[in-house]
Amino acid sequence: MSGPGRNPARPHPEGHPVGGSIMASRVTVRTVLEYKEQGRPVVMVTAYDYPFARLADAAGVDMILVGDSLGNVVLGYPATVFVTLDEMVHHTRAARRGVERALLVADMPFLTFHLSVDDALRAAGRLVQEGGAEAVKLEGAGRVLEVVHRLTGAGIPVVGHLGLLPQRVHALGGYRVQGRDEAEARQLLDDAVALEQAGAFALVLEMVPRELAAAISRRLRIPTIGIGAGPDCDGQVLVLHDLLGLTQGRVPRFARRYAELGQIALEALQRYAADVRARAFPTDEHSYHMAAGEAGSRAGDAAGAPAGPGGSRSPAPAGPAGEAPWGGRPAGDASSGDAPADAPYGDR
Ligand SMILES: Nc1nc(=O)c2c([nH]1)NC[C@@H]1CN(c3ccc(C(=O)N[C@@H](CCC(=O)O)C(=O)O)cc3)CN21
Ligand SMILES: CC(C)C(=O)C(=O)O
Ligand SMILES: [Mg+2]
Repeated sequence: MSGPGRNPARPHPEGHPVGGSIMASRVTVRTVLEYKEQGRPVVMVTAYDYPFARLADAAGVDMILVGDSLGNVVLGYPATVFVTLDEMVHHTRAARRGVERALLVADMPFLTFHLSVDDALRAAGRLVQEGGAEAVKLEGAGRVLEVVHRLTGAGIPVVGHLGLLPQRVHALGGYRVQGRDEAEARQLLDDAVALEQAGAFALVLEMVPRELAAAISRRLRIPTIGIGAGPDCDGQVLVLHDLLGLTQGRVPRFARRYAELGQIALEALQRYAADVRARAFPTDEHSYHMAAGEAGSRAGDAAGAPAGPGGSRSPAPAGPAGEAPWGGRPAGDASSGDAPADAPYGDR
C-alpha cells in the first residue's frame, strides 16, 4: 500500500526566493536536535484529521502528534487503551494530508510494541508507510528500549515518552504526577538516559515535577517535550482539544485554554437549528433557480426574497410558485452539482 506523502498539489515553500524564512523549511529530526542546541523551544500539538493538522501546520507548530488521545477527544473512548492500530493509521493518513512543514509523529497504540520486536516493527511500519508518519512515539522504557533501538536501526525515528503513561492507567490507578519521590525520580532520569542511548531523538515528559523535568532536560542531548512538566523542558506539547476548548468533560490542570471553540460551535449549531425551525434558513440566497423561461423558474421568488448570486444566472420570467413539474418543491436541490468537489489532497 502506498503512503499519502506530502501533498503533491501544494509543494512546500522550501527554496522560496526570499529564502531564510524559518517557517518555510520542513522540520526534520535534525532540525529538532538543532533547536535544542540553539535553545529554541520545540512547539508540538496533537491533531487527528486534515483540517486541524492543516491549521496547526499553518500556525507554524514544529511537530504534530497524532496522539492516541485520539481515543478520548475524538472517538469518545474512556481511555487510550481502546485505540487500535487501524484507527491510528486511519487518522495519521488524514492528518498527513494537511501537513507540509511540521514533523508528523504518530503514537504507537496500546500493546502494539510489547508482544515482540518484530510485531513492533510491523506496527510502526504501518504508521510510516500507510499513515505517512515521519516518526513514532512509544510510552515507557525497560523492555521497550530494545524496540526503540531496532526501530531507529530500521530508519524509523522514535520519540520516547516517560512520566505519566496513559496506556498504563489501569496499572497506575489513575492519572497522577509521577517521579515525586527520590527513587522514582532517579528511575525516570535513568530511563531518560537509556532512551537517548537507544536512539530516541526527543522525549515527552508527562506530569512530572518541574524540578525533575529540568534535571532530565539538562542531562540529555535530545530535546525534552513537556506536558504538565513545567517550563524548563526544551519544548511543550498539548492536546489540541484541550487548547481549543473542544474537550468534553474534565481538562487536565496543566493545559491552558487558548479558545472556547466548543462554546462557539454549540452557539452556532443552536442558531442554525432555530433558523431552520423559524424558516429563516435557507433564503433565496442559498437557493438555485430554473433556467430562464422554463416553467416554474424563479419559483423561489414567490416569497419575494431578493435574488442571490445564483439568481442572477436565471432572470425572472417567473411562473407562479407550485408549477414545477415535480410538484412545486422549491427550486434547487442538493445534488445539483454546483459545489466544487474537494480534490483528494486539498484544493490549494
Ligand atoms: N483531553 C486529554 N488531554 C490530555 O492531556 C490527555 C488525554 N486527553 N488523554 C490521554 C492522556 C491522559 N492524560 C491525562 C488525563 C487526565 C489527567 C488528570 O485528570 N489530571 C488531573 C490530576 C489528577 C491527579 O493528580 O490525581 C489534573 O487536574 O491535572 C491528566 C492527564 C493526558 N492525556
Ligand atoms: C499527551 C500526548 C503527549 C500524547 O501522548 C497523546 O496525545 O496521546
Ligand atoms: Mg499518547
